[in-house]
Amino acid sequence: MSDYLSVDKVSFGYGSRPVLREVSVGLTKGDILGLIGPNGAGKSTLVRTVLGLATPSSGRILLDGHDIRAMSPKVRARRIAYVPQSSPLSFPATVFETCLLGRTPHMGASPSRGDLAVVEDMLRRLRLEDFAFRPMSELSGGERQRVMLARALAQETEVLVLDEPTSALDIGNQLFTLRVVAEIARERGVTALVAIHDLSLAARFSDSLLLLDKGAVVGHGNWRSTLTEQTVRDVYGVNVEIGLLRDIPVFAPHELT
Ligand SMILES: Nc1ncnc2c1ncn2[C@@H]1O[C@H](COP(=O)(O)OP(=O)(O)OP(=O)(O)O)[C@@H](O)[C@H]1O
Repeated sequence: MSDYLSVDKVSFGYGSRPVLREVSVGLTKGDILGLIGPNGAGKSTLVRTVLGLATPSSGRILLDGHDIRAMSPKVRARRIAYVPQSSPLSFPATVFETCLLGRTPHMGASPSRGDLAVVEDMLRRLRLEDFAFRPMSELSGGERQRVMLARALAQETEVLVLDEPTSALDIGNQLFTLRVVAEIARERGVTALVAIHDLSLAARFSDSLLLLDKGAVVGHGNWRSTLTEQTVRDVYGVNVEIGLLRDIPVFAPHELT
């Protein structure tokens, strides 16, 4: 199958310091790609280039064969939704109003019944309906993170880009939230790029993994081939034991190298 989202030899630098070095990866429609690598490896920077927020010094990003830089911000927002690592509150809003912002690229002057129904559905799906009329400023960090995901899902895009979507969540909500993302990817053929530090969750919920180190791809494929004890030691500087518990990949770091 041909790639739906294609990162083609993308390089990027801040000043003279290279941060991405000829990164290439392709995702077919409905794929979930887990983007992993140590702090500073370039994951968020790659995410920003995919969103068109950072312009590569060379290479390109193609969505369904079209260069994303040729798309207007509005068209991009209809096709790609993004949840950043953290989302500062910029103005007072309830949970419902925040999720409704996800409908902006589709909306006229005011929301239609359809827009309201999408938001209600997403809040229900993420078990946030009881929060609908709470102000965002009064939510916990994890609750806020789930709302930002609901907002991105309410955008109903073909591509979902999530930067550390579970960083503030407890273990139950990590599992629940990634299950919802995986269900939606499957149901609607949504292609997802998910930067994530938790190797067990990354291995469990991704169709394939892209391992970055110092801006370069050092592994790509299924979790077993990408995350060996050797590669984890080389890239993360930690000795790790990798096993399966109830068929779930488990990574136990036991000693720094
Ligand atoms: N605005 C900036 N100006 C200069 N350097 C930057 C800037 N933003 C990021 N960097 C550098 O680029 C490199 C890659 O950063 P990036 O945020 O992409 O890493 P990451 O893999 O997402 O890390 P983390 O896991 O810690 O979130 C780092 O060395 C970082 O210091």
